[in-house]
Amino acid sequence: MAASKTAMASLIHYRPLTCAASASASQPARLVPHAPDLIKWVRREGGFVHEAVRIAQDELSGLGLAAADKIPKGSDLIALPHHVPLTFRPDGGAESVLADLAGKVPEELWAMKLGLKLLGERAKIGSFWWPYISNLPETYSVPIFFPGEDIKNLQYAPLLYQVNKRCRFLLDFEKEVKNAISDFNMMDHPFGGQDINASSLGWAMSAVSSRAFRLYGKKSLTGAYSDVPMMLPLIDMCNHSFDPNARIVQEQGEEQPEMLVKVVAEKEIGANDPLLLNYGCLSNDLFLLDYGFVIPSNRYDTIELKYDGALLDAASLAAGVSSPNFSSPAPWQQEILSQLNLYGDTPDLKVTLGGPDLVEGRLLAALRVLLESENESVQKQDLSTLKSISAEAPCGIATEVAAFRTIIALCVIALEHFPTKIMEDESMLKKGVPDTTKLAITFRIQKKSLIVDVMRDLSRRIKSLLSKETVSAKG
Ligand SMILES: C[S@@+](CC[C@H](N)C(=O)[O-])C[C@H]1O[C@@H](n2cnc3c(N)ncnc32)[C@H](O)[C@@H]1O
Repeated sequence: MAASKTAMASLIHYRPLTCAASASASQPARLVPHAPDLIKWVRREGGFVHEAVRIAQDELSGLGLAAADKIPKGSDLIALPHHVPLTFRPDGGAESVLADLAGKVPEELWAMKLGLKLLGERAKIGSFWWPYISNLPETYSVPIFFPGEDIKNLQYAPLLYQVNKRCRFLLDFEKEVKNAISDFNMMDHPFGGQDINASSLGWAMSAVSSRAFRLYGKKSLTGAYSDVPMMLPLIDMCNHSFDPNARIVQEQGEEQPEMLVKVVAEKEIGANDPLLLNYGCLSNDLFLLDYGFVIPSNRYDTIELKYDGALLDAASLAAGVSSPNFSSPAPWQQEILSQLNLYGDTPDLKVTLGGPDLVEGRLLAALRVLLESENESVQKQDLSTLKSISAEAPCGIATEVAAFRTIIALCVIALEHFPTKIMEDESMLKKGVPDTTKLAITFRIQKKSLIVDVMRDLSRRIKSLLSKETVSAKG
């Protein structure tokens, strides 16, 4: 009798953690079909929501917030009292096992740490955060949930590496979690006695990575604020834009040690405009991995290459540069490469093209130095000039043109590594494909377009340099 009572008590203390292991459609269902009204909940908890703020469906971005009326610049849009954000502060008991597990998560996957707390609250009947959690999407379109074929469809090795790393982590972590909670009885169980698997862990990690903000936490004794990941109910309904009309601010209250989190209108917001926050100046790799979407013509997107002497020699030769010596730099060139951390015992050989810099400064400096045969003309320049694309031809026009041509040849090689061409990708999209395939193809089109844009930009620069050379020769 006592045993069956315990079982019954525990059964009504958890909610099922089942979750879809496949990527969602562009409008994923919420955990509960008719979840509580989040705006009312925030107000009931003592928070503030501007009277014109509404939850609205957006065709491209799922649910979002919008203004029902014009809102003046500087207005408070939402303010959350301290107890509303979901953070992870283990309070002993079942949470100490979560804290131990969180300690095993690598820092770069910080979302999994808060994800453990989220999963525990999701399982708990009567969780304070249930009105918020029940409004979360049931599935996420991040690549860890893509079918294997669509992971391959990404066609971009650095992202494939990250996706595989996350999948492997989740499979290993599933074992760690199962092991850590195997001895708990139903009443103390951190997940209400439910089985935890890679899929439920992936749901929690994606919910956090796509919605949490890293904000100031409590003030420490030294006066510094800790950096705390938080899930911000309602605020996290704002979708992303690089041209946002709202921003998060934190205010130190008089009596409270913790900061108040607010969203403020950064400009005047028109009636029916969506409320948009900037999630960060991120590459499409991070937008896809953490948020499950890709931004077309993202000015912060980059392509990663490996700095490799043999590859650079091949690219240079293909670009018509005579006898390049990337594979065998002279001692003075080795010295500069070491300063760029491209040479030595533990070099960092990952370099990027694209983004605001167009060519990563370390790569540009290396090319300028290695394509210049005279030590003296390089020594006149400091490292920051050598790394800057806006410093025009610091080693002379011939070297600059050779450097840009080498990068263009590198771009051609990088494009050849993709198994399909942009036109083929576009015609696949036109045929109509599943959502995950569409995302993967859109991602790779963007990477290829970025490379083409870099080539165009560098070609323009070469033209301009050569025309200057002609003018000075004539003069
Ligand atoms: C913080 S939540 C915003 C609320 C979310 N739209 C929802 O339905 O709950 C972030 C998620 O919104 C979607 N999203 C936000 N901004 C987007 C954008 N600019 N384009 C496409 N999807 C976006 C992505 O699915 C992302 O993972």
